[in-house]
Amino acid sequence: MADGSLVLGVDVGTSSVKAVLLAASSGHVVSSQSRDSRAGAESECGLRGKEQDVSKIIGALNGCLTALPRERLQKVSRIGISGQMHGAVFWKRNAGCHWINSGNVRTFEAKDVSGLITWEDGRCSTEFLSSLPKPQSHLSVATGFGCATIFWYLRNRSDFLQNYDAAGTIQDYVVSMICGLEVPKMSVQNAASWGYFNTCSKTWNTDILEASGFPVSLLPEIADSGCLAGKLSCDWCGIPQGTEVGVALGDFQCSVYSSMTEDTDAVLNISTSAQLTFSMPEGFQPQDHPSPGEAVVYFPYFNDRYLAVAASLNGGNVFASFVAMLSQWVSELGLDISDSSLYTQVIKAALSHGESGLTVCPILFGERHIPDALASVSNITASELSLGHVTRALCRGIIENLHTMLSAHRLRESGVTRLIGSGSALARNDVLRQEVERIFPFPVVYGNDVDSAVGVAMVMIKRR
Ligand SMILES: Nc1ncnc2c1ncn2[C@@H]1O[C@H](COP(=O)(O)OP(=O)(O)O)[C@@H](O)[C@H]1O
Ligand SMILES: O=C(CO)[C@@H](O)[C@H](O)[C@H](O)[C@H](O)COP(=O)(O)O
Repeated sequence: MADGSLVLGVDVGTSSVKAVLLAASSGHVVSSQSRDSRAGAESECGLRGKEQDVSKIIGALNGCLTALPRERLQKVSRIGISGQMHGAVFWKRNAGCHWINSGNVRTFEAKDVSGLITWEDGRCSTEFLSSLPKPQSHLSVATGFGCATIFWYLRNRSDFLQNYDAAGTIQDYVVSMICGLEVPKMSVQNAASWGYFNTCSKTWNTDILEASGFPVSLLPEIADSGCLAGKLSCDWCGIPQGTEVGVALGDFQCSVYSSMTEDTDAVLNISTSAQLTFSMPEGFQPQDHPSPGEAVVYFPYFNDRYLAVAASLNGGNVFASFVAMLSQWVSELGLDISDSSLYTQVIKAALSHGESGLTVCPILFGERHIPDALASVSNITASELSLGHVTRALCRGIIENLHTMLSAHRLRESGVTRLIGSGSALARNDVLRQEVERIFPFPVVYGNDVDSAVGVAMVMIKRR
């Protein structure tokens, strides 16, 4: 890469989009931007469905990019994009967006694209999932996984699928649009997150899927994580046409890439969801069949290595639900307090209560290994009903839940000696950090809050 050149990293998360510019020579962050996408949309499945409006996500992406210094964007020589895994969005080949020039800046807008059915979607019941063919993979299929979502449409709304001939995660969609790819490309990391993908042979379970009538033509082409997907088909927000673009990666692996420096590190990332992970030794190969009741699964990382991960569906989203509930109560009481002020105040209240006897099991959104389990509060006493007690207990519950999935004992047995905290829900919440330090007996160091965007840019710098 030329002297003075920069690499753009973008992370399309569940709650926000982040963009960073890294100096290719030093890997230092020279600019960054973040925008909440506020993209939640109504689903035809009611409350069980979880969909996002793609045009709002692209709006947040455009907001980030146009706020980065124009003269720096002109120096970008490579682009990496990561994002929320598992979800599926559908579009028509050679369509899916239109390019606009506004104030001399070229951006694209979503057009004729389905909603994004996210990893939080709950339309596939346990009964529905058990009616699906068994995958030839070490990874089980859960609700919210791309292939399960496509099966759901096939069996419940096959007319929906007839409108589209391309599909991918939201980050694959972005890469397809900016590179003008006719057939989307998907990394091994994102393909594994869709289900029915064998990470050893790096192929879809095409025979199994075809035998069940699955529209296999919707499955993207596979590329190794870290490879290029193509080049910018035209100038994008000032980044020159022809700039190399990496195949989209998983936000989880990219947050680990930006923060794990030693093989003996474990990484705890809390954003909308939460993951606690450590890397498996070189040469580790997962078994060839799923273990549905296991809380720790093995996700592909880079260079054929794997991460052991407790991927919890209950992270910052649980805290956000608590704040949303308070906000609703406040408004029902005829008052008006902004969400950001509620966040600040509840965190402050909990900081003045180091202890709480309340026990909160926070699994509002279930967990993949126990999909039908519900959240609960127990050990309630009249003396511990303050905002501070409840918030403290909630934060402790979120961290304890992760500990139940992957204990400090198991981490230590696996050679872990240090914990690295990342993700903006952790970065912005002192109480969560205190609970991490209380529950995990390791030295804890903290990364930054735009870790996946930094990680995907680092991957693009390191690739030859
Ligand atoms: N003002 C705030 N103070 C503390 N935490 C916040 C605040 N606003 C949002 N959060 C937390 O951050 C989470 C979203 O983190 P973010 O990194 O933006 O998500 P993602 O990477 O999934 O898009 C929310 O679920 C919430 O728990
Ligand atoms: O299961 C996993 C990883 O195995 C996931 O939860 C994962 O990292 C997903 O991308 C997320 O759920 C979405 O990420 P985020 O928006 O919470 O950062």
